[in-house]
Amino acid sequence: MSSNEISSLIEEKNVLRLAIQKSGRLHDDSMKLLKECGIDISNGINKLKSEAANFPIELYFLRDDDIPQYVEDGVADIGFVGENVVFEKKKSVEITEKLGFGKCRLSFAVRKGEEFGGATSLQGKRIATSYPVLVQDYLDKYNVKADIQEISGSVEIAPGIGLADVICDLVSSGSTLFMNGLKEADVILQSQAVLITNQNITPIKRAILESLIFRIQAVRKAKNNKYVLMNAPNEALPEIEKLLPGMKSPTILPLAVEGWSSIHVVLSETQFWEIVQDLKKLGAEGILVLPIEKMVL
Ligand SMILES: Nc1ncnc2c1ncn2[C@@H]1O[C@H](COP(=O)(O)OP(=O)(O)OP(=O)(O)O)[C@@H](O)[C@H]1O
Ligand SMILES: O=P(O)(O)OC[C@H]1O[C@H](OP(=O)(O)OP(=O)(O)O)[C@H](O)[C@@H]1O
Ligand SMILES: [Mg+2]
Repeated sequence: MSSNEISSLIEEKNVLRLAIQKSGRLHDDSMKLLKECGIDISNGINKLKSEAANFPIELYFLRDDDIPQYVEDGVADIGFVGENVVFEKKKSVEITEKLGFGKCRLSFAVRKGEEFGGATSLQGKRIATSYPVLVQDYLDKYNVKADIQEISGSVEIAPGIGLADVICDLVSSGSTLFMNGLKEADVILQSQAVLITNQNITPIKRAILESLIFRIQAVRKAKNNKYVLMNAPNEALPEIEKLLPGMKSPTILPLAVEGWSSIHVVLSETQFWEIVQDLKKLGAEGILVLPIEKMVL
């Protein structure tokens, strides 16, 4: 989308309405991603709505549980929300893009001293959770009947106060379970934040969305890759080149010192660690690793 098209859409107020979490685990990462996409949003304290100055997008700040409903109804065109909420709410929305933050899992947990004997051991148990639909789906899959106690927060306290025998809640580091004398027993869903879309958005809004996704993908690709520079003696170049994937091929430039070259290459973090010792063995030195801000392939 050209800058002229962007300006006229903003002027006509033909904007994509994006719902994000007002406050909580996903708020800061959602705002950060938009900023990294070059979208300039002034978020006044306690404002429930905000417009971008340089991109045809408007933000609604909402409770995360409400976002799938708003997107299904078309009150918002798109939303950033956890997959856990999308699957729990079962609304008719399209999951358009994974966003790479808000990574967690929905797991059963039991008291530290207890053994978890699999799905069938839940028969007749009281299970506290904020995800009754996903827990019921799991129980149905194994033909198990249990008593689901729906609570909206502080689920980990339930076994300690005699409200439930087992819980099913979100886990990331596991420290909340640990602090409440519980241990993770079985993972039923892996989750991260996703971009969801209303199924009937107009072609103009679809074009704005594609432009947004293009930016999100450029930011995410860049995060997974590093720009690596190193110096190496020329006789080692053929062997070093074999180790390096690069975007097309590595860039090799002569150094001012006779017989030496500077090598520039884009590598994923994993690739870097896999080959760095071999690079050193082949004579590479002065290896620098730099972050990449955006990457368009
Ligand atoms: N420990 C965690 N680590 C990473 N992501 C998490 C974690 N806990 C939750 N999330 C993700 O962040 C989302 C929002 O979590 P949060 O705890 O802020 O929700 P909430 O209390 O329901 O907020 P709201 O007030 O908007 O209803 C979750 O639905 C999940 O996708
Ligand atoms: O495994 P951990 O890293 O400890 O994270 C898990 C906790 O994070 C979430 O709650 P959050 O802290 O967002 O607070 P909330 O219960 O108020 O939503 C979730 O509901 C767990 O309680
Ligand atoms: Mg919520």
